[in-house]
Amino acid sequence: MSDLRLSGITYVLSRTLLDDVSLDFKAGELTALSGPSGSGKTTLLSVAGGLIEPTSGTSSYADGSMWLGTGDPRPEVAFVLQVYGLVPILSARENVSVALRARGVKPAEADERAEAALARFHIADLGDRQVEELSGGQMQRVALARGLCVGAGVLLADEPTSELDEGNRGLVLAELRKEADRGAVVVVATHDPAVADACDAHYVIDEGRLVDHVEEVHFEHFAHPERRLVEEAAPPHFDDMPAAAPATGERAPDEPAPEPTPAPARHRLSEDDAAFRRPDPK
Ligand SMILES: Nc1ncnc2c1ncn2[C@@H]1O[C@H](COP(=O)(O)OP(=O)(O)OP(=O)(O)O)[C@@H](O)[C@H]1O
Repeated sequence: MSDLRLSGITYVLSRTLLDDVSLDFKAGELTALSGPSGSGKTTLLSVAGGLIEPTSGTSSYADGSMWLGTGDPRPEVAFVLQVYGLVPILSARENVSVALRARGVKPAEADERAEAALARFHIADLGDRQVEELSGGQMQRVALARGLCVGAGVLLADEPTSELDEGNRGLVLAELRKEADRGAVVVVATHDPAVADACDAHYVIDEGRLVDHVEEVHFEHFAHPERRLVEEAAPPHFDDMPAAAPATGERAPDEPAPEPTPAPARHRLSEDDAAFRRPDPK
Protein backbone atom coordinates (compact mmCIF):
# COMPACT_ATOMS: atom_id res chain seq x y z
CA MET A 1 0.00 0.00 0.00
CA SER A 2 1.37 3.37 -0.94
CA ASP A 3 0.03 6.89 -0.68
CA LEU A 4 -0.16 9.25 -3.63
CA ARG A 5 1.96 12.23 -2.71
CA LEU A 6 1.63 15.65 -4.30
CA SER A 7 4.42 18.04 -3.47
CA GLY A 8 4.37 21.71 -4.47
CA ILE A 9 2.32 21.15 -7.61
CA THR A 10 2.06 24.25 -9.76
CA TYR A 11 0.63 24.17 -13.25
CA VAL A 12 0.73 27.20 -15.49
CA LEU A 13 -0.77 27.59 -18.95
CA SER A 14 -1.71 31.11 -19.96
CA ARG A 15 -2.38 31.59 -16.24
CA THR A 16 -1.76 29.64 -13.07
CA LEU A 17 -4.27 26.79 -12.88
CA LEU A 18 -2.71 25.05 -9.87
CA ASP A 19 -0.71 26.92 -7.29
CA ASP A 20 1.70 25.08 -4.99
CA VAL A 21 -0.60 22.21 -4.03
CA SER A 22 0.87 19.74 -1.55
CA LEU A 23 -1.13 16.90 -0.04
CA ASP A 24 -1.16 13.15 0.46
CA PHE A 25 -3.95 10.97 -0.85
CA LYS A 26 -3.83 8.02 1.48
CA ALA A 27 -3.95 4.38 0.50
CA GLY A 28 -6.97 2.59 1.92
CA GLU A 29 -9.01 5.79 2.11
CA LEU A 30 -11.68 7.51 0.08
CA THR A 31 -10.71 11.13 -0.44
CA ALA A 32 -13.06 13.80 -1.76
CA LEU A 33 -11.81 16.75 -3.76
CA SER A 34 -14.32 19.55 -4.09
CA GLY A 35 -14.44 23.21 -4.97
CA PRO A 36 -16.17 25.62 -7.29
CA SER A 37 -16.57 24.85 -10.95
CA GLY A 38 -13.31 25.72 -12.71
CA SER A 39 -11.28 25.65 -9.49
CA GLY A 40 -8.88 23.02 -10.82
CA LYS A 41 -10.16 19.63 -9.67
CA THR A 42 -9.86 17.92 -13.06
CA THR A 43 -6.50 19.55 -13.66
CA LEU A 44 -5.26 18.33 -10.28
CA LEU A 45 -6.43 14.77 -10.96
CA SER A 46 -4.73 14.91 -14.37
CA VAL A 47 -1.42 15.99 -12.84
CA ALA A 48 -1.79 13.55 -9.95
CA GLY A 49 -2.38 10.65 -12.34
CA GLY A 50 0.44 11.52 -14.74
CA LEU A 51 -1.59 12.72 -17.70
CA ILE A 52 -0.01 16.17 -17.66
CA GLU A 53 3.34 17.38 -16.49
CA PRO A 54 3.31 19.93 -13.68
CA THR A 55 5.19 23.16 -14.31
CA SER A 56 6.87 22.52 -10.97
CA GLY A 57 6.42 20.06 -8.13
CA THR A 58 5.97 16.30 -8.20
CA SER A 59 3.28 13.68 -7.99
CA SER A 60 4.71 10.41 -6.73
CA TYR A 61 3.44 6.96 -5.88
CA ALA A 62 5.45 4.08 -4.45
CA ASP A 63 8.58 6.25 -4.67
CA GLY A 64 8.22 6.77 -8.41
CA SER A 65 7.14 9.83 -10.35
CA MET A 66 3.65 9.76 -11.82
CA TRP A 67 4.81 11.77 -14.82
CA LEU A 68 6.49 9.34 -17.23
CA GLY A 69 7.27 11.92 -19.88
CA THR A 70 4.65 10.71 -22.36
CA GLY A 71 1.23 11.65 -21.01
CA ASP A 72 0.40 7.98 -20.51
CA PRO A 73 -0.47 7.09 -16.94
CA ARG A 74 1.42 4.42 -15.05
CA PRO A 75 -0.26 0.99 -15.18
CA GLU A 76 -1.18 1.26 -11.50
CA VAL A 77 -3.44 4.21 -12.29
CA ALA A 78 -7.06 4.08 -13.46
CA PHE A 79 -9.25 7.06 -14.28
CA VAL A 80 -13.00 7.44 -14.32
CA LEU A 81 -13.28 10.48 -16.55
CA GLN A 82 -15.86 13.22 -16.28
CA VAL A 83 -16.70 12.82 -19.98
CA TYR A 84 -16.51 9.01 -19.64
CA GLY A 85 -14.06 8.49 -22.54
CA LEU A 86 -16.07 5.56 -23.90
CA VAL A 87 -15.94 4.38 -27.49
CA PRO A 88 -19.48 5.01 -28.76
CA ILE A 89 -19.64 2.24 -31.35
CA LEU A 90 -18.38 -0.49 -29.02
CA SER A 91 -20.70 -2.33 -26.68
CA ALA A 92 -20.68 -1.66 -22.96
CA ARG A 93 -18.86 -4.96 -22.35
CA GLU A 94 -16.24 -4.22 -25.02
CA ASN A 95 -15.57 -0.79 -23.53
CA VAL A 96 -14.75 -2.41 -20.21
CA SER A 97 -12.92 -5.34 -21.74
CA VAL A 98 -10.49 -3.15 -23.72
CA ALA A 99 -9.15 -1.67 -20.47
CA LEU A 100 -8.25 -5.18 -19.30
CA ARG A 101 -6.85 -6.28 -22.67
CA ALA A 102 -4.66 -3.17 -22.70
CA ARG A 103 -3.17 -4.48 -19.46
CA GLY A 104 -2.38 -7.85 -21.02
CA VAL A 105 -5.45 -9.82 -19.95
CA LYS A 106 -6.42 -12.48 -22.53
CA PRO A 107 -9.61 -11.63 -24.48
CA ALA A 108 -11.81 -14.42 -23.07
CA GLU A 109 -10.84 -13.62 -19.49
CA ALA A 110 -11.15 -9.89 -20.14
CA ASP A 111 -14.71 -10.35 -21.43
CA GLU A 112 -15.60 -12.44 -18.39
CA ARG A 113 -14.18 -9.88 -15.99
CA ALA A 114 -15.89 -7.08 -17.90
CA GLU A 115 -19.21 -8.86 -17.46
CA ALA A 116 -18.58 -9.12 -13.72
CA ALA A 117 -17.61 -5.45 -13.52
CA LEU A 118 -20.84 -4.41 -15.24
CA ALA A 119 -22.74 -6.57 -12.75
CA ARG A 120 -21.15 -4.62 -9.87
CA PHE A 121 -23.00 -1.58 -11.19
CA HIS A 122 -26.22 -3.49 -11.97
CA ILE A 123 -25.88 -3.09 -15.73
CA ALA A 124 -24.89 -6.62 -16.74
CA ASP A 125 -28.02 -6.72 -18.90
CA LEU A 126 -26.65 -3.82 -20.96
CA GLY A 127 -23.40 -5.59 -21.89
CA ASP A 128 -24.33 -6.05 -25.57
CA ARG A 129 -25.76 -2.55 -25.97
CA GLN A 130 -23.74 -0.03 -27.97
CA VAL A 131 -22.63 2.77 -25.70
CA GLU A 132 -24.19 5.43 -27.91
CA GLU A 133 -27.58 3.88 -27.15
CA LEU A 134 -27.16 4.26 -23.39
CA SER A 135 -28.40 7.00 -21.10
CA GLY A 136 -25.94 9.36 -19.40
CA GLY A 137 -26.27 7.52 -16.08
CA GLN A 138 -25.76 4.14 -17.76
CA MET A 139 -22.66 5.45 -19.56
CA GLN A 140 -21.34 6.73 -16.27
CA ARG A 141 -21.70 3.29 -14.73
CA VAL A 142 -19.92 1.69 -17.72
CA ALA A 143 -17.06 4.16 -17.17
CA LEU A 144 -17.00 3.19 -13.49
CA ALA A 145 -16.98 -0.52 -14.35
CA ARG A 146 -14.04 0.12 -16.68
CA GLY A 147 -12.15 2.12 -14.07
CA LEU A 148 -12.71 -0.32 -11.24
CA CYS A 149 -12.25 -3.62 -13.08
CA VAL A 150 -8.47 -3.35 -13.35
CA GLY A 151 -7.72 -3.40 -9.62
CA ALA A 152 -5.64 -0.22 -9.84
CA GLY A 153 -3.48 1.01 -6.98
CA VAL A 154 -4.66 4.56 -7.66
CA LEU A 155 -8.21 5.26 -8.75
CA LEU A 156 -9.01 8.84 -9.77
CA ALA A 157 -12.70 9.46 -10.37
CA ASP A 158 -13.89 12.79 -11.76
CA GLU A 159 -17.48 13.48 -10.70
CA PRO A 160 -18.43 9.81 -10.94
CA THR A 161 -21.96 10.27 -9.59
CA SER A 162 -23.04 13.42 -11.42
CA GLU A 163 -25.62 11.59 -13.57
CA LEU A 164 -26.88 9.16 -10.96
CA ASP A 165 -29.94 8.95 -8.76
CA GLU A 166 -29.57 8.48 -5.03
CA GLY A 167 -29.75 4.69 -5.15
CA ASN A 168 -27.04 4.39 -7.76
CA ARG A 169 -24.93 7.00 -5.98
CA GLY A 170 -25.00 4.77 -2.89
CA LEU A 171 -24.06 1.77 -5.00
CA VAL A 172 -21.11 3.64 -6.51
CA LEU A 173 -19.91 4.81 -3.09
CA ALA A 174 -20.06 1.24 -1.80
CA GLU A 175 -18.01 0.03 -4.77
CA LEU A 176 -15.45 2.82 -4.35
CA ARG A 177 -15.22 1.90 -0.67
CA LYS A 178 -14.38 -1.70 -1.65
CA GLU A 179 -11.52 -0.38 -3.78
CA ALA A 180 -10.17 1.60 -0.83
CA ASP A 181 -10.61 -1.40 1.45
CA ARG A 182 -8.28 -3.49 -0.70
CA GLY A 183 -5.65 -0.75 -0.25
CA ALA A 184 -6.13 1.53 -3.24
CA VAL A 185 -5.81 5.30 -3.18
CA VAL A 186 -9.29 6.47 -4.21
CA VAL A 187 -9.84 10.15 -5.03
CA VAL A 188 -13.24 11.46 -6.02
CA ALA A 189 -13.69 14.94 -7.44
CA THR A 190 -17.23 15.86 -6.62
CA HIS A 191 -19.81 18.61 -6.37
CA ASP A 192 -22.04 16.35 -4.32
CA PRO A 193 -21.91 17.04 -0.56
CA ALA A 194 -23.32 13.59 0.18
CA VAL A 195 -20.37 12.02 -1.63
CA ALA A 196 -17.88 14.28 0.16
CA ASP A 197 -19.48 13.40 3.49
CA ALA A 198 -19.09 9.70 2.81
CA CYS A 199 -15.33 10.06 2.29
CA ASP A 200 -12.60 9.68 4.91
CA ALA A 201 -10.86 12.91 3.95
CA HIS A 202 -12.03 15.99 2.11
CA TYR A 203 -9.88 18.60 0.42
CA VAL A 204 -11.25 21.77 -1.11
CA ILE A 205 -9.53 23.77 -3.82
CA ASP A 206 -10.41 27.24 -4.97
CA GLU A 207 -8.74 29.03 -7.88
CA GLY A 208 -6.08 26.34 -8.01
CA ARG A 209 -5.11 26.61 -4.36
CA LEU A 210 -5.79 24.25 -1.53
CA VAL A 211 -8.20 25.85 0.90
CA ASP A 212 -7.39 25.25 4.54
CA HIS A 213 -10.76 26.14 5.91
CA VAL A 214 -13.97 25.45 4.12
CA GLU A 215 -15.25 28.88 5.21
CA GLU A 216 -12.89 30.45 2.69
CA VAL A 217 -14.75 28.95 -0.23
CA HIS A 218 -17.03 31.56 -1.67
CA PHE A 219 -20.58 30.39 -1.70
CA GLU A 220 -21.53 32.26 -4.83
CA HIS A 221 -18.83 30.52 -6.88
CA PHE A 222 -20.17 27.09 -6.30
CA ALA A 223 -21.96 25.15 -8.95
CA HIS A 224 -25.64 24.62 -8.59
CA PRO A 225 -25.91 21.35 -6.63
CA GLU A 226 -24.27 22.79 -3.52
CA ARG A 227 -26.02 26.07 -3.96
CA ARG A 228 -29.37 24.34 -4.04
CA LEU A 229 -28.59 22.22 -1.00
CA VAL A 230 -27.35 25.16 1.02
CA GLU A 231 -30.32 27.26 0.04
CA GLU A 232 -32.67 24.48 1.04
CA ALA A 233 -30.94 24.23 4.40
CA ALA A 234 -31.51 27.92 5.10
CA PRO A 235 -33.89 30.50 3.65
CA PRO A 236 -32.67 32.90 0.97
CA HIS A 237 -30.61 35.75 2.33
CA PHE A 238 -28.51 37.80 0.03
CA ASP A 239 -26.92 41.16 0.71
CA ASP A 240 -28.57 42.61 -2.33
CA MET A 241 -32.03 41.42 -1.35
CA PRO A 242 -34.25 44.31 -0.33
CA ALA A 243 -35.24 44.43 3.29
CA ALA A 244 -38.52 42.68 3.91
CA ALA A 245 -41.45 44.93 3.04
CA PRO A 246 -43.44 46.21 6.00
CA ALA A 247 -46.74 44.55 6.62
CA THR A 248 -49.37 45.93 4.31
CA GLY A 249 -52.29 45.39 6.67
CA GLU A 250 -54.41 48.29 7.82
CA ARG A 251 -52.95 50.34 10.72
CA ALA A 252 -54.60 52.67 13.16
CA PRO A 253 -53.82 56.33 12.20
CA ASP A 254 -51.45 56.86 15.17
CA GLU A 255 -49.89 53.40 15.03
CA PRO A 256 -46.19 53.65 14.04
CA ALA A 257 -45.10 51.83 10.93
CA PRO A 258 -43.47 48.55 11.83
CA GLU A 259 -39.69 48.39 11.62
CA PRO A 260 -38.66 46.66 8.43
CA THR A 261 -37.21 43.24 9.09
CA PRO A 262 -33.53 43.39 8.17
CA ALA A 263 -32.39 40.86 5.64
CA PRO A 264 -30.12 38.32 7.31
CA ALA A 265 -26.41 38.48 6.48
CA ARG A 266 -25.19 36.63 3.42
CA HIS A 267 -24.83 32.99 4.15
CA ARG A 268 -21.30 31.67 4.18
CA LEU A 269 -20.25 28.08 4.10
CA SER A 270 -19.12 27.09 7.52
CA GLU A 271 -18.12 23.94 9.31
CA ASP A 272 -21.68 23.76 10.57
CA ASP A 273 -22.99 23.24 7.07
CA ALA A 274 -23.68 19.60 6.52
CA ALA A 275 -23.06 20.39 2.86
CA PHE A 276 -19.33 20.84 3.33
CA ARG A 277 -18.46 19.34 6.65
CA ARG A 278 -15.03 17.80 6.87
CA PRO A 279 -15.19 14.29 8.33
CA ASP A 280 -13.99 14.11 11.92
CA PRO A 281 -10.31 13.25 12.06
CA LYS A 282 -9.80 9.64 13.04
N1 LIG B 1 -6.29 23.30 -21.74
C1 LIG B 1 -6.62 24.37 -21.03
N2 LIG B 1 -6.19 25.59 -21.40
C2 LIG B 1 -6.50 26.69 -20.68
N3 LIG B 1 -7.24 26.66 -19.56
C3 LIG B 1 -7.69 25.48 -19.15
C4 LIG B 1 -7.40 24.27 -19.85
N4 LIG B 1 -7.99 23.25 -19.19
C5 LIG B 1 -8.63 23.79 -18.14
N5 LIG B 1 -8.45 25.12 -18.12
C6 LIG B 1 -8.95 26.06 -17.11
O1 LIG B 1 -8.43 25.63 -15.88
C7 LIG B 1 -9.36 25.90 -14.85
C8 LIG B 1 -9.60 24.64 -14.05
O2 LIG B 1 -10.31 23.71 -14.87
P1 LIG B 1 -10.74 22.31 -14.27
O3 LIG B 1 -11.43 21.56 -15.38
O4 LIG B 1 -9.57 21.68 -13.65
O5 LIG B 1 -11.78 22.75 -13.15
P2 LIG B 1 -12.80 21.86 -12.30
O6 LIG B 1 -12.65 22.29 -10.89
O7 LIG B 1 -12.59 20.41 -12.60
O8 LIG B 1 -14.18 22.34 -12.88
P3 LIG B 1 -15.61 21.57 -12.96
O9 LIG B 1 -16.09 21.39 -11.55
O10 LIG B 1 -16.45 22.54 -13.72
O11 LIG B 1 -15.39 20.28 -13.70
C9 LIG B 1 -10.61 26.44 -15.51
O12 LIG B 1 -10.61 27.83 -15.39
C10 LIG B 1 -10.45 26.03 -16.95
O13 LIG B 1 -11.07 26.96 -17.80
